[in-house]
Amino acid sequence: MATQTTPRESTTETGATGHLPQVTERRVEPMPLDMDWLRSVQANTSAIERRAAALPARRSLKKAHQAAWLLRAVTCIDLTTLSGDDTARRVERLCAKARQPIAPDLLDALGMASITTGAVCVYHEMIPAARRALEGTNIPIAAVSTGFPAGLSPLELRIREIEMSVEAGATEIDIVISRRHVLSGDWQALYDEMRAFREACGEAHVKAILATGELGSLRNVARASLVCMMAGADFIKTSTGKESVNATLPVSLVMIRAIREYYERTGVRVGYKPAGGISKAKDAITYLALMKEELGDRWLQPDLFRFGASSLLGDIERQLEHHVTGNYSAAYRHATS
Ligand SMILES: O=C[C@H](O)COP(=O)(O)O
Repeated sequence: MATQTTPRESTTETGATGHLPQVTERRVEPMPLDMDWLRSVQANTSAIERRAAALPARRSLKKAHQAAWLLRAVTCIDLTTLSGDDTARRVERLCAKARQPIAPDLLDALGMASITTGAVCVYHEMIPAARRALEGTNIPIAAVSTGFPAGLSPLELRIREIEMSVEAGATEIDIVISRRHVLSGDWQALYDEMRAFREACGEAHVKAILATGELGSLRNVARASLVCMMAGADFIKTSTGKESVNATLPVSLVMIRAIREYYERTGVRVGYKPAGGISKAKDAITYLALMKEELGDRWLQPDLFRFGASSLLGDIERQLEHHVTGNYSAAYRHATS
């Protein structure tokens, strides 16, 4: 029987900011690696695939409901640019969209006050530009780190990269795990690495990118999720967006259920971030519905759910515009998002 050491979740209530929904500042405290729990983890691939396949068909939200869900989705987007040709100018445009993701006339027509995206997500070198462009807001800056996307630079450098991004002003750090630790079943090494990354983050929140498209099996996805949560990940995230397979519904179901089991056994809420290839409004609704059905309404807040997406916002804007005006605008009108 596993000896259960209960980790702590530290929480601080933050007041409403006028731009962001009121959220609780959570930090997930690490617990010791529990190998008995880990060994008991299973993943029934055919049942998971059947459930995932049924999801999109079951949701057909219309009109006002759909608009409300899409606005919720906007507040949960980590608006992302992660390209080799990123410039300060591009990041400034991204941040302008993060500050005002939906045109004020559309928001008025929908009866909504101003909203922002959940965060912006950039490479380390772009943090200063993002800081300048987001001054006066509470929009968090997430930086990808630890040799993103492969995570194969020396450990000392990966840890230093985290520290530098936190010093530069990132309040959320998206680390990539070493896939080789999962593929070789070296759970202790994965745990130790994740603990070191979390330590280096200090007060910044840490999201563990599993790169699920490279983990070989859904059981490995479930086990890697659990190890990262035990080691203190505030969020678990599917993908870098650079793997050949990124966020999928079966993988999401496995990770979400790992979060649920972790919560049921420890009382600690860990967030979820599907990322990579999510670009359609209807897919965003499917993900939100999945969160609601599997984890409940609490996980529909930006402190527990984010989309990692570079182009999703554009499609959501088009759908909202259609809802308000009856017409679809051309995609080029929403080029930045
Ligand atoms: O974490 C975010 C992803 O890199 C974004 O991927 P995407 O460009 O396919 O939306």
